[in-house]
Amino acid sequence: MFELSQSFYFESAHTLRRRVGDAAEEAGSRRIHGHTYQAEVVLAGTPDAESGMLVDLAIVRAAVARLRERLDHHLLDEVPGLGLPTLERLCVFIFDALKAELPQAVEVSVWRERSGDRCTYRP
Ligand SMILES: Nc1nc2c(c(=O)[nH]1)N=C([C@H](O)[C@H](O)COP(=O)(O)OP(=O)(O)OP(=O)(O)O)CN2
Ligand SMILES: [Zn+2]
Repeated sequence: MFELSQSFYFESAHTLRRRVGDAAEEAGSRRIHGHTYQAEVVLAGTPDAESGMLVDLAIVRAAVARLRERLDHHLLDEVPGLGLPTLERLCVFIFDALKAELPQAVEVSVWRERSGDRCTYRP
């Protein structure tokens, strides 16, 4: 069994309704603000005997490029099918989009480097 991964990033805006007991923080999250999101998709399986590859990374990068077009420089609140623009929902959205093109996808992580937050989805 091999694992192959591809990392990428996207810069997006969002708003979020939160209840954390801090009015200023809650108000700040409700305002439109932006994050640089880092993401990673992990593929798993056995390399093809002829090509020696699990999947050609050019195919992975092309699928990621199509996915990025739906998120990068978008207001996440308006992205069809995403729902609430949390790290958790982003993981599911990215996983479902990439899985449709890359059946070997097994895991997606999304994180924000500056804050140290990270979410991983492995259904
Ligand atoms: N379980 C989750 N909790 C939170 C999420 C989330 O997606 N899943 N998201 C947020 C917000 O996006 C929020 O904007 C982050 O807020 P905060 O932690 O206060 O950090 P900053 O806005 O300062 O983030 P920077 O990346 O440092 O700009 C909160 N909780
Ligand atoms: Zn935010």
